[in-house]
Amino acid sequence: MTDAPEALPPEDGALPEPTRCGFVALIGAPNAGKSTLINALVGAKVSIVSRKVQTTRSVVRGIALEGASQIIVVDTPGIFAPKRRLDRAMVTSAWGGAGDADLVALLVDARKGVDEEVEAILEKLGELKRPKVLILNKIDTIDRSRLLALAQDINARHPFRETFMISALTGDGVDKVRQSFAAMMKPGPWLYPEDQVSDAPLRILAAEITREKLFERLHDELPYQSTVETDQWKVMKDGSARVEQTIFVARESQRKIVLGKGGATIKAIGEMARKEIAEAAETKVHLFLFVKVRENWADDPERYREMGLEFPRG
Ligand SMILES: Nc1nc2c(ncn2[C@@H]2O[C@H](COP(=O)(O)OP(=O)(O)OP(=O)(O)O)[C@@H](O)[C@H]2O)c(=O)[nH]1
Repeated sequence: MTDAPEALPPEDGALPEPTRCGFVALIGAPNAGKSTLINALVGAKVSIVSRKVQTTRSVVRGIALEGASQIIVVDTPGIFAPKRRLDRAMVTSAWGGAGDADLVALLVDARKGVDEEVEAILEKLGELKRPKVLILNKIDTIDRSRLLALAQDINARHPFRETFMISALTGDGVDKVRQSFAAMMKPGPWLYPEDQVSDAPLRILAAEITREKLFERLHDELPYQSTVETDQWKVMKDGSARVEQTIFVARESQRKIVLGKGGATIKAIGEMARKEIAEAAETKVHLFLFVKVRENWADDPERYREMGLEFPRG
């Protein structure tokens, strides 16, 4: 009996490409298009896209694969002037995430150009000793001469290793960004096994979808600190998924709003979310939603740890 060697070199004699892996911190002012870009890079909907600013609640990681590279994108919450404790924690986390990353990508809305927010970020960028690239987004909205002038202006304020011009919305230029990111990752094993790449984001994605439906339905009545967590994602014998999620609200009165009369509101939200989760997971989904009151969670250190945030003192 002859044992075949475990890994045969490819027929042409070339060695297989070594794997690469790393973190990219995507930073930018609210509404620059970070969520849209992450979705385009990853090829699945992992982050809420909203017209409202400051929708990103936790550091959601999108995992993009390109050739032998795994690119873990950290979607930093909008870097805005923090007032409340939770907002401050999110800003600290955004900058903290950028400091740890292998690559920092600044996303700028080309139509807006350098406004106060971008200026503040550019000033702070100098402190980050990481390779940095500039991505000018929404190029579908402005003409080329303005775009080139903007690229020059920003690079004069802070030199970037590379400048990309893209439309996250149409996908124009996104492949090139993914390829460049891939080449900038360090050689090394992938942090997420290939099968988990689809599973972990699915749980996050499912929670994001339900949260999106919740806010579409109850935007005026619910404070934005309500969260959704996926407690269970179980694949059943027939291939369908049993998904359990908890919606956390701050007060009993909000719980009643989410439930609605005779449970009508949560039923409608669940139905909409279930359809979209099933579409994303490409399988039949049974969705079970629970609503719980978690009082003052915005001041609870334990919650911050769960979200991977640092609890800000004072
Ligand atoms: N025209 C155009 N619109 C875009 C483009 N990319 C994003 N948008 C729009 O810009 C808005 C904000 O996009 P998001 O992806 O939610 O922005 P964000 O930076 O993640 O926002 P926060 O999570 O609030 O920080 C949405 O209405 C997007 O559809 C683009 O390339 N072109």
